[in-house]
Amino acid sequence: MSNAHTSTGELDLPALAGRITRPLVLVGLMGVGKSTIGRRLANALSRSFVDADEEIERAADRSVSEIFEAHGEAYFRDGERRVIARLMEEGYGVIATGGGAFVDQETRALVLEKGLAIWLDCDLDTLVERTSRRDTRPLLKTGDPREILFNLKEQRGPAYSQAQIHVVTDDGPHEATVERILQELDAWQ
Ligand SMILES: Nc1ncnc2c1ncn2[C@@H]1O[C@H](COP(=O)(O)OP(=O)(O)OP(=O)(O)O)[C@@H](O)[C@H]1O
Ligand SMILES: O=C(O)C1=C[C@@H](O)[C@@H](O)[C@H](O)C1
Ligand SMILES: [Mg+2]
Repeated sequence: MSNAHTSTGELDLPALAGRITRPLVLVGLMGVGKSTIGRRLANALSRSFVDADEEIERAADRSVSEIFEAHGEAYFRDGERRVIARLMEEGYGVIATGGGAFVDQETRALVLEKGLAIWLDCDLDTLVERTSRRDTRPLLKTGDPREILFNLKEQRGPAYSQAQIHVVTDDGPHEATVERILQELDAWQ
């Protein structure tokens, strides 16, 4: 995707990208759009992108579901903490985390110190609808997805709210969310 797909109004994207010296780290609940928006945000800023869930899968040579099934959530969280620490060192422009990563105290402290955390947030109905499209999220297979997402939203809100930037997404196109993030970054940097 080229910058032409993002209607950035008055924004000078190369200048904005030049001012951003830390990795941009997308945090928030499952289905909020960290992976899909993160990729587009990196494109808009001509920066590199990495998805932490994909990196964990690559390192373990197993899917997230398989890791949960074979070793349990605590084992997954250990790997996730290590992988994100490595990605923070490797100079990526934009990092999409898994939904639980920023809840870990150590990961959160590292991201807040060395990166710029962007909390993507949206309403429960939208999350339920978006996460119903794929069967790849082990935490949603243990009961009613709406109830699980509702509880996670409550539990994780205090952690997510520590992100430096908060953007609420809606049903509009991905590009509209990217543009909102760019506007917030411009105001922040
Ligand atoms: N702003 C948006 N508008 C419309 N659809 C969206 C938007 N953001 C995400 N989606 C859709 O929602 C689904 C989930 O998005 P995505 O995989 O990016 O979420 P995620 O936050 O990375 O989730 P996870 O934490 O499970 O990795 C995808 O089908 C994606 O296209
Ligand atoms: O919210 C979570 O805890 C998770 C979100 C996904 O991105 C994966 O990291 C995994 O399914 C766990
Ligand atoms: Mg994702």
